[in-house]
Amino acid sequence: MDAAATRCTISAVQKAFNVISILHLTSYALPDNDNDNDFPKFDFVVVGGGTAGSVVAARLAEDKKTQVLLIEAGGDPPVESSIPSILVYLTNSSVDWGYKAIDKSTTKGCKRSRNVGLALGRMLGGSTGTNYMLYGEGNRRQYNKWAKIVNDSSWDAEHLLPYFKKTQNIQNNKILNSCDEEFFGYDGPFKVTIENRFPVQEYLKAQKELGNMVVPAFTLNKTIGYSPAMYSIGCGLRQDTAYAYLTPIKDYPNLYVLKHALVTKILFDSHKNAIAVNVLIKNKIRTIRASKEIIISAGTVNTPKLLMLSGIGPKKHLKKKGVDLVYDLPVGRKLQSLSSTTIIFNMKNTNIMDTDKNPKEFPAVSYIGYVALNKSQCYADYQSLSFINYASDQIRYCTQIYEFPDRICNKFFGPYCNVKGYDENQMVFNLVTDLHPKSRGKVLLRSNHYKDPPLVYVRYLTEESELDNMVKYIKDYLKVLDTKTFKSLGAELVDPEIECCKDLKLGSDKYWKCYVKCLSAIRHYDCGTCAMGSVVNKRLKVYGVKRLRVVDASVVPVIPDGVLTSAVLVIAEKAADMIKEDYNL
Ligand SMILES: Cc1cc2nc3c(=O)[nH]c(=O)nc-3n(C[C@H](O)[C@H](O)[C@H](O)COP(=O)(O)OP(=O)(O)OC[C@H]3O[C@@H](n4cnc5c(N)ncnc54)[C@H](O)[C@@H]3O)c2cc1C
Repeated sequence: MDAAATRCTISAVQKAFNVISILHLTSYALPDNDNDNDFPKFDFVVVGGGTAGSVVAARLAEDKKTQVLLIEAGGDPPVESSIPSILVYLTNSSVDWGYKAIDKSTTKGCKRSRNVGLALGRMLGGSTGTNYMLYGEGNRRQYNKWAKIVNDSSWDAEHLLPYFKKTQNIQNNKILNSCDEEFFGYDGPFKVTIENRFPVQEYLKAQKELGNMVVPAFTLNKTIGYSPAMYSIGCGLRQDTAYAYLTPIKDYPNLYVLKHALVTKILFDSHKNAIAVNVLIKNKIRTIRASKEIIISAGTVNTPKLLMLSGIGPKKHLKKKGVDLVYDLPVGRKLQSLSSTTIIFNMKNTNIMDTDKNPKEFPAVSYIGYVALNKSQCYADYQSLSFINYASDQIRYCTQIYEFPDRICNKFFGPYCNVKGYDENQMVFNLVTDLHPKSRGKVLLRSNHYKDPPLVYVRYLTEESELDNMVKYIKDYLKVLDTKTFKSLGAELVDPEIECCKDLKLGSDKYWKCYVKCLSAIRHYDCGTCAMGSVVNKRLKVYGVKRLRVVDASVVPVIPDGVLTSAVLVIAEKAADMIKEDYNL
């Protein structure tokens, strides 16, 4: 099996899923489309039924006198998005917006595509329907920075903890009976499980040997060490916010859901009150009014696009694109993302895993490390993520998700796929991530037409110090290869024989710098394009206009440590409380 053949198979399976989706197998569980309604006037219009939008709409609709409209560009999540083991088929599928980001940070010699897929979900549930289901709360230090930026302690970790708990439904008895119990919630809508398949503890022994702490799970307070991964999977199903938040209230008469409807513009009156939105429904633009507020939850890329199309954004840029200015704000600037470098281990003394392939489980056995180089530091410098699986599975992620060139994926996994005569051994797909990158990207309008995708520039590893740090982190992480545990598993580093690094001494700092430039990829934790403190205030209201809020990952002012879903859920729950408070609901 090689990378090109793998991609063909993935594309054939995706076509089959497209056919299955015509059957609308999932529609019974979700609210009906209000497509043909003669629209009444709504109290609140929520734009984007994704991760945050579904939560906000569901919480506002708890007040039965309040009329809430949720508008979503996509439809119901398809059946394949709910099956955890096949997440590889969601990237570049019909529920992906298909946006490409422009990545200028990789070296020419690598011939890596400069256009990387963002894999944003276009369906009810949004990116919780396409994401990689890794769950965590992050480090309290980052949330405390949010509170400082807006000068409001209600955004610090201590005050956000009840919101984390409100969203969660942790499905794990060990946690329930441990001293970490108080850091988790057990009856929220969003189910979370913890990796417990056999090889994980075996691999974690190596980290103990190195003196690293191994904990059952990370919490806001326990943020250094190694732990089995946590997943947004519950009862064998992916947890997206459509199923978690909208399914239980699908019959509420005051919640209207408009699917396959693209919001093209926010309309303001002469006092800069947001009063209505233009929506493209079945090729016709219709205007829908909100009497109280419009809430934009279209995500890190589409929220700035919509604001800019509506006249809210950097004055010069809007003028250049021919958009009339409503208010000058740094919308779309300071896009924060994480990137990670891929390192592959072949574990030649291992073979079958103690677990059959189960569609209800995460596709690889996984564990996470949060590591500080200075052992007295209370926050991690880097995160390591390790996925244990067979080569024939790993190659699919290499080519489809990380979009590495075929020759790299073939070098990494080709020789180990379907080895005849004996069982395949395990391979570990490691991602080493700098948790505090300095580089920032941006989102710009391509044109003033809603049909054109925005220009998304991701920037990472553009500063020399970021590269130096990554080299330090990788060398630190590779110490695991010298442990007794890994030696007994036959661990060896796989050399991808990168063309442009071939003249450098293997293992030297120069070699690793070259390797990092060639084999780093976006982690999809994009945020910050309408950040609190610069585009929205501490109550998430857009500066300079009235009756308009943004509630999604774009408002995150400082990227959390290697997690985003949980933070977006928390923002949405807190936003719903703030809105209820403002309108006495
Ligand atoms: C591929 C991928 C993998 C990830 N993996 C992880 C992970 O493992 N762990 C983790 O913690 N985080 C992960 N993340 C990040 C996390 O999933 C996202 O940050 C989060 O889901 C974003 O939520 P949101 O509400 O901001 O946007 P979304 O969930 O993307 O919601 C935006 C919604 O708005 C709709 N929309 C957009 N424009 C319009 C419009 N004009 N009109 C109508 N509707 C519109 C979209 O269709 C979408 O439904 C991942 C993200 C991606 C993309």
